[in-house]
Amino acid sequence: MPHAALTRETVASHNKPGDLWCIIDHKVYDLSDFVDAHPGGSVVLEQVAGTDATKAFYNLHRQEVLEKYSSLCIGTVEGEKSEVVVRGIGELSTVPYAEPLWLRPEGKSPYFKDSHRALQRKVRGFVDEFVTPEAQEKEKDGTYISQELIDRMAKNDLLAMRLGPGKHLNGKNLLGVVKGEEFDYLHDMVQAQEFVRSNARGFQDGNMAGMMISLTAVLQWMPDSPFKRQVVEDVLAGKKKICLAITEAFAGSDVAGLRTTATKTKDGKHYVIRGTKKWITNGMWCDYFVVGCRTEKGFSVILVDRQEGVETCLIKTSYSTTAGTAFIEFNDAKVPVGNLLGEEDKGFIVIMSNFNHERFMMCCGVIRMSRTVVEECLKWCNQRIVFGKPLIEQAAIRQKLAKMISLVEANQAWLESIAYQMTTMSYAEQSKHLGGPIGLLKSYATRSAHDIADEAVNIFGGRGITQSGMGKVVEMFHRTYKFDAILGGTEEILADLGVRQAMKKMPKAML
Ligand code: HEM
Repeated sequence: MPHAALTRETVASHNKPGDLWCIIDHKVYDLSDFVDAHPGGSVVLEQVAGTDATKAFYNLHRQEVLEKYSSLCIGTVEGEKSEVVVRGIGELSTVPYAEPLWLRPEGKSPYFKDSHRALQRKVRGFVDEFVTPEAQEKEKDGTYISQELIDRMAKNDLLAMRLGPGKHLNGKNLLGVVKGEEFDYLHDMVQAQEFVRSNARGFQDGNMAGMMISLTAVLQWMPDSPFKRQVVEDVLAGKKKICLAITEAFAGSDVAGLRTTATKTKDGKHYVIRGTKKWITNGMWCDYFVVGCRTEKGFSVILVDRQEGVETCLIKTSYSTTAGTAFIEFNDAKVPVGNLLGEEDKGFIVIMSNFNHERFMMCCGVIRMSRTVVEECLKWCNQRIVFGKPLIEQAAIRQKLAKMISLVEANQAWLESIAYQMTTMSYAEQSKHLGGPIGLLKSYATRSAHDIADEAVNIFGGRGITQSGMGKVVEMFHRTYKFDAILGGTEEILADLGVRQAMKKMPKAML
């Protein structure tokens, strides 16, 4: 950044096409050669030539525009200092409600220890530096995550961490701040909430979401064998990719209605898999698929490797193709019987217990994204001038913000409480006691996201439906929050699950 000190009089003399300067946030920009490339056209820039255009600029642009075009800055106004606060890599946002209460400088919490705070700082730095730039690029061009980023995450144990607590973390010193054995579900929540801050919903799933919801089932339910160890090692090293393949064109949340079959060969040594799967996240590039199949007397879950007879084809959904969402056909794919997860015909328990962590992760994500939308709205309402005053001065707008903030804080508080309960329970206890509450939270969090997205678009107006510029985060959230409302069980199914599970525990006596 140049340090030339320039007077306002000097700036005022550069006031015509070909010699066009202006001041934004006490800094001087030479826009002479930029006018023709300006997406907002040359006329508007000529109108502010030689003047302080701070208000006009922030009425229309994100701060990151100035960072991107910092080379246009030629100096600072003499005796003045920049006022706009820019969040540096790894830093917390200073916008009210942009961070959960426990992360605010004054925030206290009974749940979070130093190691949670240390992990938060490390993951935020990593995401800001390495994930967000790639996420933004891939979200736009639709290509898949780079092997370089996968390798970097693997090297830093971030792939392993994202499966949640467990033996797979033993002996590791996670990002140098948490011993693998001490990593709990609050750490898990912290990393999950930090990862989604890249604001790229397709890439969020493209970034190994398939692994997060399928390797967990392999770890938990596949008997120990050299093959299992190799699969886990290769996936956690980023050398191989894996995803969960349950949903079909015929049946979504209705697992009992699946039609893909696994038939045992006559010698009893193999399963032959036949059928199709739809909306399989990461399916396009995976080497392994954790597949839900009908077996002779029920439903089973089987690990299938990519082989002849396994075809994947891209599905275009409303988020970016960077997620690698696939339609898959298994045309007599053959795997050894040792690839069975859990017991034959008893796959329901495998899937149901695996769902808990998946849904918990989705709650972490959608609640954190909702908070980012609130942050965007607060920033916009503060800087946007309408009818001669900032948008925030309209009472109707403040009502909307109050509702959005309340929804986010209520959801976060419930999430933290559930994460804490998870730290006190075994995997089996979580399946027994928390399936219902997690289902209800996911259902409520996505209904809240629906309201938040709706209000946010109204606040942003045209920009809330425009994929670039000021409203891009809001536009993306409004277009994609439904993924969280549908994937891993729809709102209605999960709300129903929550109530049905509660009724199972209802005392038998008349009350
Ligand atoms: C350093 C100076 C500037 C740079 C680098 C810049 C850059 C940009 C960029 C990248 C966009 C595309 C939208 C976005 O990404 O936000 C844009 C849009 C626009 N700019 Fe600028 N701009 C500058 C100054 C100004 C000023 C001073 C004005 C007005 C007085 C202005 C008026 C506009 C308008 C009207 C649009 C269209 C915005 C919309 O429809 O929301 N720009 N500008």
